[in-house]
Amino acid sequence: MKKRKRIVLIAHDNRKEQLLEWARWNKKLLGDHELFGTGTTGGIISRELGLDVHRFKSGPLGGDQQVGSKISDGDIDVMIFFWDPMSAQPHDVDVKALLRLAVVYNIPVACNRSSADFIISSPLLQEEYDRKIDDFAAVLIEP
Ligand SMILES: O=C(CO)COP(=O)(O)O
Repeated sequence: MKKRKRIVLIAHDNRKEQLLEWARWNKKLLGDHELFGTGTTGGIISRELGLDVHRFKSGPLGGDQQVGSKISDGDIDVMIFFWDPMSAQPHDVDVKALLRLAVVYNIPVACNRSSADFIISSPLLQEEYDRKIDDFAAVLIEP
């Protein structure tokens, strides 16, 4: 099946469980897309759910910057980033830089479950949407 969107999954330690639970709930849909993740998060998602995840380095070791670089190259379509609002991170500047680039390049970002639910249920991520677009194109092409 054609992989449609490039989705990156990232969570800080205190929020990894929540991201895993969300990804488990949406496993089938996520499996239709190309998945990326920072090192530890990506490892958990692929190990626990059996999904293919391209893994970058761990966030504090440069993973956030690698994701930012991908975004600036136009190679990421959606970012799901459950960052921890209650703990200081050693790589806080990298986190901030990554969130900034996501805004600069205008990609949809979800930082909590309710916004992740919105994004995952968006027509843009659903097969149905592609099919409608294809049907529309077919109508235009047919004489
Ligand atoms: O630190 C992170 C995001 O800032 C996430 O990195 P890990 O997935 O390697 O824990």
